Amino acid sequence: MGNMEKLSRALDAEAAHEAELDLEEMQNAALAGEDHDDVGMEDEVEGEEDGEPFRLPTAEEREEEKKGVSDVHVVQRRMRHCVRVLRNFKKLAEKDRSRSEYVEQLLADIASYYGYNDFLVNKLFQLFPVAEAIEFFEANEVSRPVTIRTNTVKTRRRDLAQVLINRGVNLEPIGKWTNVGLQVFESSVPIGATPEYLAGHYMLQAASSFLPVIALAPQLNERVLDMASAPGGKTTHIAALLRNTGHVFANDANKARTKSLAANIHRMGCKNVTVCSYDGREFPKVMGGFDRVLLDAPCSGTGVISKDSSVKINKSEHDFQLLSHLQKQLILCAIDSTSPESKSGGYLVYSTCSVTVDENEAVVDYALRKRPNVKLVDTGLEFGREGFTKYRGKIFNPSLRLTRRFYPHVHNMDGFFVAKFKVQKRSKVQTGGKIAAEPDVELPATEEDVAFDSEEDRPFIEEGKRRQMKAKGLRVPPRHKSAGTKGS
Ligand SMILES: C[S@@+](CC[C@H](N)C(=O)[O-])C[C@H]1O[C@@H](n2cnc3c(N)ncnc32)[C@H](O)[C@@H]1O
Repeated sequence: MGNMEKLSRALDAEAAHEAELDLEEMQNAALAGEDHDDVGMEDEVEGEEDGEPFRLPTAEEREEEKKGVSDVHVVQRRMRHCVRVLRNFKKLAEKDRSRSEYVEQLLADIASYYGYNDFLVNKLFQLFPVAEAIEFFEANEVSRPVTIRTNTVKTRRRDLAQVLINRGVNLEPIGKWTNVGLQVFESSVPIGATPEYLAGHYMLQAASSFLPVIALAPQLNERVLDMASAPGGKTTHIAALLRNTGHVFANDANKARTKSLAANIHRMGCKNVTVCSYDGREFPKVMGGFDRVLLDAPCSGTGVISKDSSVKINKSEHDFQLLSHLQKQLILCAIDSTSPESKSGGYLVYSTCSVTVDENEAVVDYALRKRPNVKLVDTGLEFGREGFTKYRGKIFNPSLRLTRRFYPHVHNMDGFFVAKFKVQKRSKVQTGGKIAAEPDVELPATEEDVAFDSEEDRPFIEEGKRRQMKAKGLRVPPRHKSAGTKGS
């Protein structure tokens, strides 16, 4: 095949892939009730509130605006207008202006108004229908409620609430889904320094952090691994659910962080916990055969932007690739550390405080493909949105709908993701395309089993590089093979 022909095929493939993404975006918009002829929209001629009709700036005007300081009111008004147009494009868009021009303007305005880098705005925006995306960015500007978890090793929620009310704390149970959580509305005393806090009667803990442990549902006398545990909010919750029976191994690769972990374990009166500091990727060689494993993975923190706004500007595409790579390595090790022989368990919970698909569904889907002996099961959580089963051209295992997503703008809690796996015996192995019966014993995880297959990620890394080049206006080389499709 000649070079020209190769190039032309590559360009065709790229165009087809981009058209596919556009179509998916339009379908999602339609599903979300967008781009419809909204009844009643006519009387909301946004942008004409001061008599001047709204006009999308030209490329030159945008360049000019970038040189100076943007008027926040102009930006606000333009965001509102772009959202409205994108929701009802056929009717409200200026002639000769494309959907992507409105999207581009909106993304630039969100980035400048809320202070994000362009890369992250784009990444987060894609997760939602247009109007909802604004709600998400807006929610990241507001603090979440202060919540505490009663330490049932030492007290009962009713008793704790009474003592704190007597100290001038205004509080209420968080919701029906937890019988240990309290929401603090106001307090005349510092809630992190009361005698009850120091005595370990409660943990200051975000409501969303309860969810992975509720999903893990540890049973009395079990042996549990908390693979990335510092500073121990979830470890001490697990220990309390075990009522100080069984054993929890609280691991964290960061030795410095194990100090606060150990301090919390002591304060909360947990007697069934051992602290250790290994890279999670060394498991199960260090220890294995756990009844349950929690992998609350290191992540980008895009679910907790209201707590740490540095995320808005300090994360690049490369960071997400590295994190996703680490998460994939860790999840395989977590699976291999879970005992399929466990009488009461054999479960793994994977969670992150991030909302990106690369760190959540893509990691879980990868684990399902690499470990045929695991399956997703219901998290047992009463609320939360279903995980994505397809996303921007990627198709995930349909069982991904069993995973749960939590959002600040929907659930008024930090953004979180929870997936629960059941680990089964590897009773059958694939040999030359045939299924061969294996003795009824668990195969030990071999070096190869635990190793990460970086070939798997190559298309994404390439795709990422291409996008970065494109964004910088550089010439993009043709794709080697179609990236971003099933089997990624
Ligand atoms: C989300 S935080 C864990 C929060 C904790 N589960 C809690 O509830 O308090 C992720 C933790 O992963 C640890 N970590 C990062 N890389 C790791 C690795 N390779 N193995 C084990 N832990 C790791 C970090 O030090 C960090 O403490």
